[in-house]
Amino acid sequence: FSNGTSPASLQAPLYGIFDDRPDGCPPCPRCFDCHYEEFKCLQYGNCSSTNGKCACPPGFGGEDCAEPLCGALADGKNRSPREGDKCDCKDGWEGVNCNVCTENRACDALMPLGTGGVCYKQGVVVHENFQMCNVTNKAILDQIDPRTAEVTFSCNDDSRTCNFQFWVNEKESFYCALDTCQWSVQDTDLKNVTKYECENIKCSCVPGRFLCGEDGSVDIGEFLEESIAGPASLIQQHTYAGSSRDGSRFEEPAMNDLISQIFGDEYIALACRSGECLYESEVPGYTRPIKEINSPLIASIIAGCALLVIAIVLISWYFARRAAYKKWGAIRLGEGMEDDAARLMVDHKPMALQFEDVSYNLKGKQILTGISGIAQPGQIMAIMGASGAGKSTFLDILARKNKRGHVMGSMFINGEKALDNEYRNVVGYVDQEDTLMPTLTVHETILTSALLRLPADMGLLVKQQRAIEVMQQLGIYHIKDQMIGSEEGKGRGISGGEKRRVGIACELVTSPSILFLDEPTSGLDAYNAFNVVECLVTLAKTYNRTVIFTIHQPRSNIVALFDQLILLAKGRTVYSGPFSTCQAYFDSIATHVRQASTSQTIS
Ligand SMILES: Nc1ncnc2c1ncn2[C@@H]1O[C@H](COP(=O)(O)OP(=O)(O)OP(=O)(O)O)[C@@H](O)[C@H]1O
Repeated sequence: FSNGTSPASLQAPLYGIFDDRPDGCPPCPRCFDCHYEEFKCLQYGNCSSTNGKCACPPGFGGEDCAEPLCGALADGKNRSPREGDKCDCKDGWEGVNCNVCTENRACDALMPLGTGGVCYKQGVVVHENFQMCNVTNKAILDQIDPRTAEVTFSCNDDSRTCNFQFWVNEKESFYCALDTCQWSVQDTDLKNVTKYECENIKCSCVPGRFLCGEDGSVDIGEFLEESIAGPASLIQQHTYAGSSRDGSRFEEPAMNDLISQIFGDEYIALACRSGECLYESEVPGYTRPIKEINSPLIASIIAGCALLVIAIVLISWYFARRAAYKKWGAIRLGEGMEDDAARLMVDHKPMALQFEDVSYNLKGKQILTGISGIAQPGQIMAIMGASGAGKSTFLDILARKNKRGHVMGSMFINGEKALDNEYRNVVGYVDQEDTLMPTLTVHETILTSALLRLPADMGLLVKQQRAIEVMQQLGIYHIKDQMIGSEEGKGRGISGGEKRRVGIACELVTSPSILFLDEPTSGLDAYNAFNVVECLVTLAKTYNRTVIFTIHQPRSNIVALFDQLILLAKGRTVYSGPFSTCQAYFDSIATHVRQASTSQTIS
């Protein structure tokens, strides 16, 4: 729609073909499209500018978000709409629309590795929580008897918004959207109070429902739209000595007036159950368990180790003497160091990187929106997209390079959140620019990096061995004594592909578990570009590293080496998943586009 054509105006000619219908035929109803006046997204769901469909909040579905969804919140987009009068929730879930977890194991399905979920029920929001409340005002319950009245309430930490739905006999009567919200918990010796306070609220009726025009009931539709404005709050109070105000209460000045006039009560009183699925480490107040120190056991382990070390030293000394006598030669200095270096290479912890809903906003400009995916150890993940699509920005965010804007979303290492410092210790980042000193040799360059970046208590011989090891790994050992060189300097130096591999080697000396590379093939000819990527594949597969890089217009022989692909356009995901299934996905889109353009041509 870049030429200013709206979806609605594109669709208008489609209806034109029905104008020639024979007399007497009723006009065809319009397909649902929320751009038209007659259609509306309930629950204040957003109307998609591209396809005219409603984006419903969790637990609601159908074309206009009117239908409660059943099953479990963990089923995501595959939730079944309600068929009868009530939802059958899956084990571990409850609520009119099955959004509230009741057991930890129900949350496992929402965790990236399928385990470690906690159903956090304390009522305060961490990311997005859901509450199921029974209305407890006696006057209201007497008036609607034998029906029941319930409220669902959920809040989102990212957007600082909440939403509220009022249900009678599990049929939604009206709903509200609250914004500019904040929440707090106050826990003293006397009481525990959780408050959700929002500056603004707007409410709407579901037409034809109880309180909203159903036969025999009042219609508060106009009152809701005109009088309810805020501020609104949901306050949950538990007094340890007991108080008449214990429980939850929803308050809004105009709503309180209405409740007081009709039922004589001060506010809507509620009894709520709350649930939010979190990782154990995300639960507020979580502290990592400290292992108990068992002094006698430690003393015996130390004694055992000391005896073992003495035995090893004596045995080694005996065999070394025998070998020295046998060979009539000296024992080589640094023997065994090669093993140490190889161990460093192999002994790293394989790490899966999962990222969910990553977005980035810089000074009001939305650069990235909702990017998710997972890269497993031993895999190559390529981030592709046109120039300006956001590849480098996204790679920087994954590598946790300092960014000036606001980063949103979650990142997990082997299913757990990691602090920035811990994270930076296990990742390496290779920049697009070559920042190598032209006057050093390949060996000197990599050794300098090893000396500067490996731990101070690691022996010099191990560091030297490590530099040699990575040169062999990356196939640059044969040029170890050549100068890096530069275009301007005398003599050409090593090739662009070799320079790129030297840059990678400088990062690899620390044996990172996850390696990020920004455009590792840029400026290289086809042969060198393939060699660099092939060498990254060997690194990932042989040493179980996770390799993630951005790449621009790779040739087909390079593309065939990818395990995971993220394709971006204007900061949004076009495709994220295994490379093996992307072709089928693009074919399915192509068919869809062909069908759309054919129907447009007909009209
Ligand atoms: N510091 C910044 N200030 C303003 N805009 C920025 C900044 N950083 C990135 N952008 C914008 O974000 C978008 C994505 O930039 P990015 O460099 O990530 O794209 P890219 O896909 O890596 O492009 P290329 O392939 O050309 O390197 C661009 O529109 C860019 O102008």
